[in-house]
Formats: sequence, structure tokens, C-alpha cells
Amino acid sequence: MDPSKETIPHAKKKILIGATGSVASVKIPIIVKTLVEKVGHLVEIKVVATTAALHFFDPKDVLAEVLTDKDEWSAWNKMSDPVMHIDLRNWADMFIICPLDANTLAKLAQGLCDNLITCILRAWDESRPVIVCPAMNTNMWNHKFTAIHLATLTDVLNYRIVPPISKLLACGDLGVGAMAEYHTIVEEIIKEVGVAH
Ligand SMILES: CC(C)(CO)[C@@H](O)C(=O)NCCC(=O)N/C=C\S
Repeated sequence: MDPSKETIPHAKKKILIGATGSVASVKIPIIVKTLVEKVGHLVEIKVVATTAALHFFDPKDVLAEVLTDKDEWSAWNKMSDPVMHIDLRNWADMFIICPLDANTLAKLAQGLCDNLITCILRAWDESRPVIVCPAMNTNMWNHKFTAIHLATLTDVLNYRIVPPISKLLACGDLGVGAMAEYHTIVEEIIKEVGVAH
């Protein structure tokens, strides 16, 4: 067999999906399900959720491992134990936070790291892509800090933003703040990891 003709299987792309405390986290199960359906054979997926995000979906409904702040603390008890946020930072080829709530946006813009998601990003390898999908009430979206914090994420940290859309929001308001549609998010992930589907 001519060695140059051997098709060495590409290593699976490792996708980390972050969920934070916006009601848009209800979309996590469908985002993962759609991703698995489209490119499941080409990727590995892990979900990291803040405690607040778990208010909006049940990890049992997600077709991937879901890691929480509780998991980080229970994984470390003595010096030789793994440090989950560092292991995940080393594992992932890309990180998408969908939804990015206003609280986590502010933390990331200021370098705060008080949970699994913010610690992963505080230790992140800048050569690997980060995409954020903000989702919040329109009044929060229009608050002066939102633009300032987003500018920090793009200009300083080189994150990519998938902007929110105008839709009926969880509180009955109609306006900008709804997370981008789940199929848009899935296509952004597939484009980023460069897997054909
Ligand atoms: C929840 C979902 C995905 C339903 O289509 C959509 O409304 C959305 O992304 N909302 C996020 C913003 C929001 O609602 N905030 C909470 C109080 S207004």
C-alpha cells in the first residue's frame, strides 16, 4: 500500500460549549442534538454550565457530557487531583458560550474568574477560537456597559460575537436580546472547526 495514499483519519475536533444564566440556555439540548446529527462523527462535544444555567435545562436531556461548578470542586481534593478548568482549557479546540448572559459578559470583560466557565477562559490559549452568543433582556442589551464589555471581548480578547436578534423575550418584551437561532449557532460551530457536512 502506497503510504502517501493512506487516509489518516483526522483527529476529532473538540468542541466546548458553555451555558450561562440566560433563559436562552433552554436551547442547549437542541444545539447539541443538531450538532451531533450533522457532524457527530467528526467532533467530540463537552458542555460546561454555570449553576444558574442549570435552572434552564436538565443535563439528562443533553447528548454530551455536562460539567458544572460542582464537578470542578468535587474533582479536586488533594494536590495530585486534576484541575478541571485547566484540563478543559487544554482539551478544547474551540469554545462557544451560547448563551452569554450579561453577568458572564461583565466578568469576562474584567477578567473575573469565579466559576468553571470564567476560569477556563481566564486560562485560555489565545490561538484557539472563542465565540460568544449574548442573550439578555433588551433593557440589559441597551445598557451602556454592554457595548463597552463587548468591545473588550472583541478588541482585547479577540472573541467573535454572534449577535442577539429581535424576538419575543422570556418576559414578554419584544426586542433585541434573544440569542441567535440555534441552527445559526450550529452552523457557526461547524464553520469554525472546519468540518465538512
Ligand atoms: C428564550 C428564547 C430562546 C425563546 O425564543 C429567547 O426569548 C431568548 O433567547 N431570550 C433571551 C433573552 C431573554 O428572554 N431574557 C430574559 C428576560 S426578558
